[in-house]
Amino acid sequence: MTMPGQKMYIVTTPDLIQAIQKQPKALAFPPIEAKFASKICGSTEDAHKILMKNVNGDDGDWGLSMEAYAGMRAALSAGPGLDDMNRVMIQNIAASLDSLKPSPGSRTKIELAKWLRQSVTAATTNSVYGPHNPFKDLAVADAFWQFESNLMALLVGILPSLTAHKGLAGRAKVVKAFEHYFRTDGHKQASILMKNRYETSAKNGVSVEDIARFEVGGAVAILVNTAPAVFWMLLLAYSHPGLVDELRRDIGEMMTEKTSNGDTIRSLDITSLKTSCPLLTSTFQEVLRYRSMGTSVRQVMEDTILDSKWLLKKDCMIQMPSRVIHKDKSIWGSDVDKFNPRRFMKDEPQKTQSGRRPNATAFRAFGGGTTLCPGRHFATNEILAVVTMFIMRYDMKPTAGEWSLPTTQNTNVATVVMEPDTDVEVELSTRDGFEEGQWAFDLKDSGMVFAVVAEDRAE
Ligand code: HEM
Repeated sequence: MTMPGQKMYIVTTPDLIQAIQKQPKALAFPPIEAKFASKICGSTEDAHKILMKNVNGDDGDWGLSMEAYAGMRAALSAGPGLDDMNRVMIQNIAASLDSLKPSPGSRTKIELAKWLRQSVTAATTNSVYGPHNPFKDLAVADAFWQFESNLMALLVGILPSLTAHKGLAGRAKVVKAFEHYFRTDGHKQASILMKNRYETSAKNGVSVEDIARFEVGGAVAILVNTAPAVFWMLLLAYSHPGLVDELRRDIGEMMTEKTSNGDTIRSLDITSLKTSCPLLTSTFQEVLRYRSMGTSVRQVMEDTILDSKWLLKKDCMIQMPSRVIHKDKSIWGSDVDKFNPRRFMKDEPQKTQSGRRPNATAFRAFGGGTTLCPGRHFATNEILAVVTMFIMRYDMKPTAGEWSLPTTQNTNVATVVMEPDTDVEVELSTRDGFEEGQWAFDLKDSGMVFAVVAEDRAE
């Protein structure tokens, strides 16, 4: 495809995408990210120059770009850093779900997307930024979402002061809050992810002001996809006939109960849920297949022959839209347009021509190759934590009477999981038989990795 001033290759088959991902130096992502970072974050020319030094790692694994990737990956892989984040997250989620409990005989009314955004933003940012989390100030959290809703206008970059003035004002507020956070050493009590990110930038000579600006981009990566993923998973679970009942049965088998001082404490262990509830994990993957629309991009750094067949010319762009692959009948079968919560279960008969399950590389919600989402394990835990405890504790009905899925036309450019255009007002009541007692999460055997993408099977 030829766009004005730029030739673009659109790649829509998993095999070719695998071939592209195997050549990260010739078909690269970091130079594109660096180009957009200053537009999104508003960082200075000095910071941009630092980021561009050895941006693609051609001269070795040094420099801000390469060290930042390595630092993020290390902090978000199974280990003590991720465990610490998960522990804060599950406590926050359990407390949020407590706050929904209606008084006896009544119901709690919420706007589902709004409530999830607030709860997930608080749980995620407390996990990443620690006790001095700037998002604890709700005005800062609101400013961030104001900025997020204007991202497209900022990226297009035509007179942003007119087209994206609210976004610019929101960003300025968040940057100021981050600057204060770093200057008062808030990051020193934060997650390993945050410490790594700060130290990598400082070591490479980035000023505190620009570290604060870059962190706005970091916040986009950690925040924008999880809440919409939970939103769709809850909406699809409650509206799909019989699904909530089946999930409750499976999750119930994993739930443990004990009595302490006459009070019942019910616990859900995230690791057991991931290993022993195949319908739950299949629903999770299917929600992401059905509701994600991210596009991985690469820049062609030198003329490259792909798959002994295709000549990719230097300086062109490559786009790999996941939505096209997730909606491809030849990959997923004749029911591709349907939400089938059992699709990813091992013994589910497949509607593909061969009758076999699609290759795992066709699941693209977390991207792949060197840019594979490093936060996928944390995101999986967070989404499953909210969804399982929500389902076990509450019945949910739409106040409109019937379930309907909102449209998603205004989904943001930086967002992988579609964002609903309108909210869904729901009424919650406590499930019969679960009115009393307390709820908690466990996190045993946290080193066990649930293979959400093909790369996790190979690890
Ligand atoms: C449902 C939730 C999520 C989805 C679907 C998702 C998906 C993605 C995708 C598709 C990419 C880019 C991959 C590519 O271009 O090939 C990405 C990058 C990234 N994600 Fe996620 N993500 C989610 C949640 C999270 C969470 C919770 C975190 C952190 C706690 C996180 C951290 C990151 C980071 C740090 C990057 C790299 C950004 C960069 O290149 O600078 N993600 N994610």
